[in-house]
Amino acid sequence: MLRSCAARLRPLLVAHGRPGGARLTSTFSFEEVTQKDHALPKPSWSKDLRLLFDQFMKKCEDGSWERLPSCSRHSVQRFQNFTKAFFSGSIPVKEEQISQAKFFPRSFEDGLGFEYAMFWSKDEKRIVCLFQGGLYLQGIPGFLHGGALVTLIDTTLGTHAMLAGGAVMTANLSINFKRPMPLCSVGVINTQLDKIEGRKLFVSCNIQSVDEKTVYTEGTGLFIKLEPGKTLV
Ligand SMILES: CCCCCCCCCC(=O)SCCNC(=O)CCNC(=O)[C@H](O)C(C)(C)COP(=O)(O)OP(=O)(O)OC[C@H]1O[C@@H](n2cnc3c(N)ncnc32)[C@H](O)[C@@H]1OP(=O)(O)O
Repeated sequence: MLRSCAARLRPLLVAHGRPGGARLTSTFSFEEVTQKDHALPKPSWSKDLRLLFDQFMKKCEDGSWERLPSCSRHSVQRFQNFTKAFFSGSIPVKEEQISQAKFFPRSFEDGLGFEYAMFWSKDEKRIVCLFQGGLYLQGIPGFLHGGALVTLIDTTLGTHAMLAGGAVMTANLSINFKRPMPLCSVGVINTQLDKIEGRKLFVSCNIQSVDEKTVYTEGTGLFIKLEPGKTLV
């Protein structure tokens, strides 16, 4: 049985806050930092995204679903604690670089990249990620770049794997692009945990249109649970 998201999202910043400005803590450092929670409605959100978001917020009211907060940066302290736990503290990145680093799926200005919010169903043990892909994510004219979609798939499957297994890294992704997804349209990622074998977590997902009539993409991922103290680099 999975524990609460706050307990399971070990490598993530876990929010206990209010819309607009969550109070966030890091499981590794026990520090408290204030960071903007980006998984909340903004003027750049389309009407469709906002409507879907409101539907899922309603589902959160009885506690069966939970919105997952999302920041664009990690604090230096949290970064150091993470690297100490899983990389012997030896990542070749300078402190000033760490403080400027941004979480890749949140690295564009509002509305130009991905806007997204994830919801976790405690009962069904799945994540739904509601998103829109902005103008800077274009691949072929008028459609989203496949690599951009893979980034969001990796992030969503990775979040699911973290909820199920703690600190993980992506070992393998396999993606089938079924239909091109129009730029600025809204999509829904649905994840499921297929199996756990030792340190290996197998998760899968698809991306559908809001009306569920179109499956744009299907993906499977293998995530490996990190072993504290094991040197990877
Ligand atoms: C803040 C919010 C964040 C939300 C989510 C973020 C998502 C983003 C996640 C990422 O993008 S992580 C970055 C991309 N990934 C990497 O850079 C990982 C690079 N690879 C590694 O560092 C290592 O290969 C890895 C940590 C994945 C595994 O190394 P280990 O030395 O810990 O594992 P090991 O080699 O002992 O293998 C453990 C098991 O996994 C299996 N395995 C490992 N890699 C595999 C692979 N690629 N394919 C199939 N099986 C694999 C391996 O055979 C073995 O199976 P058995 O237990 O059955 O023997």
